[in-house]
Amino acid sequence: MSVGKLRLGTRGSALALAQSQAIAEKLGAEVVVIESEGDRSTESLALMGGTGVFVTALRHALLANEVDVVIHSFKDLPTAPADGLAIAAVPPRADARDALCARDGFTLDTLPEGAKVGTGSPRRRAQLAARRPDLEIVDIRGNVDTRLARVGSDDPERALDAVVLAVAGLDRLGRADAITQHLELAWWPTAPAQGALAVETRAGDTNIAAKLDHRPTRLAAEAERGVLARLEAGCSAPIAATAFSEDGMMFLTASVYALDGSAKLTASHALYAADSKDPAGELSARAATELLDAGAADLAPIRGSR
Ligand SMILES: NCc1[nH]cc(CCC(=O)O)c1CC(=O)O
Repeated sequence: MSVGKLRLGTRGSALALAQSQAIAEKLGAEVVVIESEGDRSTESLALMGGTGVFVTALRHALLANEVDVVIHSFKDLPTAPADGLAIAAVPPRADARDALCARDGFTLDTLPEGAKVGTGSPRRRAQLAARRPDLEIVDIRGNVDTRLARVGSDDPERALDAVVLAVAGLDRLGRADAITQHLELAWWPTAPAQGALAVETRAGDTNIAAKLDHRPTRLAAEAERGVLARLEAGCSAPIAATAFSEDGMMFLTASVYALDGSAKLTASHALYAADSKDPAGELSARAATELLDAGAADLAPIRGSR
């Protein structure tokens, strides 16, 4: 690693900067903004190969020794490990829930018939369609502020009645005021590792950031992401997973949705962490096996870029 001040690489979006600045302060690091194709282009992310485009640019900067640490939203990180790099720390998790941000204080149940709700996520689309088949779901992309600006917009072309966003992102951007309903994990589980950050370094440098690691968050994120890995699914697959520990037990619930919301499969497992050498791996293996045995691969297009 370098001798001088640590350099911390991040995407330039407001959300990425907000979460990276907090980590940079804890590490006494200098923030370096890394631009990627995903930030420059307005093309659909799906066409560019998913959110992996952001990750690739950050990893290149690490491997090229331009920075020493990079910060990812853990839910946007492919499950395939990167050669020569390691997740040095998973800091304490923020709120893992999604939120509805609607005009006029509406909730999922009070939105008018046929209301337009924006999301770019197949999981959120399936969950919305399952709960409110009458909604018109609009495929949107862009950063959090762009999405929020469409709610109740004066421009009829862009106007939406609501969007669904991660509470963690809204909190980090100071936009929690836009939330009209918190969607509870018990009936609206979210993406594997949502609300968690991954602090990545070169494989030999993990000590740089090890002090930021929060083991319960790392285990939960590993269990949730393990389901994705075992289903060979990408971050845009219609899959939700929620894990947590309590009193020495670890719990994992994972769901796979039909894209149109017409069906879902759910597997829930628990174990005493002390009884297992790899509690996260074991839990995710059990859940993934149950989902596959129940026909998850026929229910949804889960195979995707990892
Ligand atoms: N896919 C975009 C993305 N990646 C991470 C977050 C913020 C929440 C988090 O850290 O999990 C968001 C925005 C959103 O889903 O609303």
